[in-house]
Amino acid sequence: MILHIQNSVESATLVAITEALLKEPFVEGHETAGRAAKLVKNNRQLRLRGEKPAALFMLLNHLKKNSLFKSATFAKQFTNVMVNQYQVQQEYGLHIDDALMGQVRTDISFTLGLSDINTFEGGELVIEDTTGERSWKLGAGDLLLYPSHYLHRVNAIRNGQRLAMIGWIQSHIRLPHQRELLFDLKCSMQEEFEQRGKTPQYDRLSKSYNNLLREWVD
Ligand SMILES: O=C(O)CCC(=O)C(=O)O
Ligand SMILES: [Fe+2]
Repeated sequence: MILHIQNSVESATLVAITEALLKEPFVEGHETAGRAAKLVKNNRQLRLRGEKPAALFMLLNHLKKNSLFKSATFAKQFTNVMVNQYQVQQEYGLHIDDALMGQVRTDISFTLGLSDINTFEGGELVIEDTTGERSWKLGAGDLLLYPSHYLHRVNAIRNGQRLAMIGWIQSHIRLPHQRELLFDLKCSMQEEFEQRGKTPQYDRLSKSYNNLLREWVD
């Protein structure tokens, strides 16, 4: 399941945090890429050595409160989040994310756009599978959650610049199809509850959701 969540963080908060992040030092992005990804990574990213800016944690904390984010990820652990910046002609070619980052198994990758969608051209996040590819242009507040097992890339910027927060999550539910099933059940439960209350139908959905979760959680 690939999930695009719009307005994932309230816009005034996002603008204030983005302004604070832009005052921080940025370094060449290839410093943190693996051997093969280094060859195709051409961007800049927030310097992560030393003390990390408080704004970065504030942003992640806002994201963690988003209810769709919670229902789709079952987050157990996060890697260090990063902020990357692509200027004109910068791109990140096709690559696969490392399966292990420190002690964290990367089940889910995410990008949270921080730049107004009308201020840049290009910079789409493109995900490839056996049937072809699909791309998303992520403006401020747009969050894309995708299983880390896909090859993906970021198209070159043609105009303006693209700023985004990216990160990886180890999920309590390791397999993507199980996360998707639980996500669907949770959405149905919520819809039933909101429209009809605690009906027998709601109870059966809730029973299935919780018992599957109990079986699969790690
Ligand atoms: O900037 C993005 O949207 C994705 C970056 C990426 O794929 C990575 O850093 O591994
Ligand atoms: Fe990546």
